[in-house]
Amino acid sequence: MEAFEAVQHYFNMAADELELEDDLRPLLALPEREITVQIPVQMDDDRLVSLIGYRVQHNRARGPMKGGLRYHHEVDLDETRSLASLMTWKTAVVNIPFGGAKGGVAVDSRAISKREKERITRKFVDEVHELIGPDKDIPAPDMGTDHEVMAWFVNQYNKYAGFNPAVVTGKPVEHYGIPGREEATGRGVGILTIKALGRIGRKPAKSTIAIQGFGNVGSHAAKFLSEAECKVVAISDLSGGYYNPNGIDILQAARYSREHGFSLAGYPEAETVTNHQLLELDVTVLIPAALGGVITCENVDRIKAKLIVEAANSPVRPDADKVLTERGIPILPDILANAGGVTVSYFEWAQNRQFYQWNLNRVRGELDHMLSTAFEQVWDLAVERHVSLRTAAFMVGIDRVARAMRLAGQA
Ligand SMILES: NC(=O)C1=CN([C@@H]2O[C@H](COP(=O)(O)OP(=O)(O)OC[C@H]3O[C@@H](n4cnc5c(N)ncnc54)[C@H](O)[C@@H]3O)[C@@H](O)[C@H]2O)C=CC1
Ligand SMILES: O=C(O)CCC(=O)C(=O)O
Repeated sequence: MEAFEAVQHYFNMAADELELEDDLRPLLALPEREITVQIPVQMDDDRLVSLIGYRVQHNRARGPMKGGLRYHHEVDLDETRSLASLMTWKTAVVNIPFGGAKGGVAVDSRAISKREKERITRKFVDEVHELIGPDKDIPAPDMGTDHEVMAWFVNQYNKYAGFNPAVVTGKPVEHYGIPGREEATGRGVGILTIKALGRIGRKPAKSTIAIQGFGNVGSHAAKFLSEAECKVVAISDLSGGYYNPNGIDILQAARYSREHGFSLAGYPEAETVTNHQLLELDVTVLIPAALGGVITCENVDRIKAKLIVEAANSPVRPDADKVLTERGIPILPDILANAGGVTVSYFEWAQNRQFYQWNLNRVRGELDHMLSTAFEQVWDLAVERHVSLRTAAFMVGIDRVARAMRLAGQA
């Protein structure tokens, strides 16, 4: 099943549960607009390389469209479409006034220099600047992009549109960004993991955690959870997995990674495992925080975790989702679990529109409040309707978007 088909599958399960009218379904499920652009870039060695970039604008019934920009060699239209659709349901689940979009460039972000990355970003803006904007579509960081990419992005956009910091979020704090955006997705994953552990009757201090991916999301989730007294026993990145049953010192691992070009290769305080083996460890919580599609029908029978928290987008394929649900293993779905990032992006956008600087305490407090509200709503609905947490989250999201479309006379 392709990535967008998988999201459609989850959408339809929730739409059936909501008894959503048939004629409304394609309107809600399919993207409003899909953009594919060619990005010719002069590489450092003078070669002219032509890359392909995408922006899929999925739905704007509840506000300007919102979603990250991914630089990864596997980016394609189908994946971008699936991620854009997830953004529509995610912004609705946490009830922020945005729709959904996603973008990306098919390029290996680790194989390009900083200057090449800057040129790619500026060219991409040249191609899409008329279609984005603070009231239209607001990009943000995702895999392979960060605050620096966002700073180049806004700088290039401003050449067309004048001073407009709210055109992207996840900017450097020194450049109209908001304190706490960088940690927000991982922190949100941590907050929600602790809440879910409470609901399944497990104490953080007696819980072990395995996290796949030690980038922005994985490293901040690891930090939050180890500060909350959980034992993070396994972490990983592209170089492989690192397992220590006595617990990994996350601050030390983060320092090691920073000092080694953001790689854990050779990390000494743990035994090495593969990224596949990490997923199958006997832990309380498994947190995939890297790529999509890592838990499939092929490995699902070997998954031993008692709770899965989807920090990455779409890490569990529908066939595996079905097996895990039948086994009674709760999965905190991506559209709730990793919504901390877009929630703080909303604070950043609001801050930019108000020209009023928020402080870190306010950001953390409001993030906690908004995620907790969404969590309680989704968990209670799942219990009430005897559906999975994923179906409940989609139901909350779809219901809000459908109402907005009906009220505006769009449906
Ligand atoms: N950055 C954000 O605010 C948000 C990110 N996400 C999702 O979280 C996931 C991670 O994103 P970021 O942390 O921002 O990306 P990142 O680029 O900062 O880090 C990605 C991490 O995954 C590792 N990785 C890459 N390929 C891998 C592979 N094949 N096997 C194992 N590890 C691999 C990298 O080495 C790195 O540690 C993505 O699915 C993204 O869509 C979701 C919501 C917001
Ligand atoms: O912060 C944002 O606007 C985008 C976050 C994102 O791309 C995601 O939640 O997958």
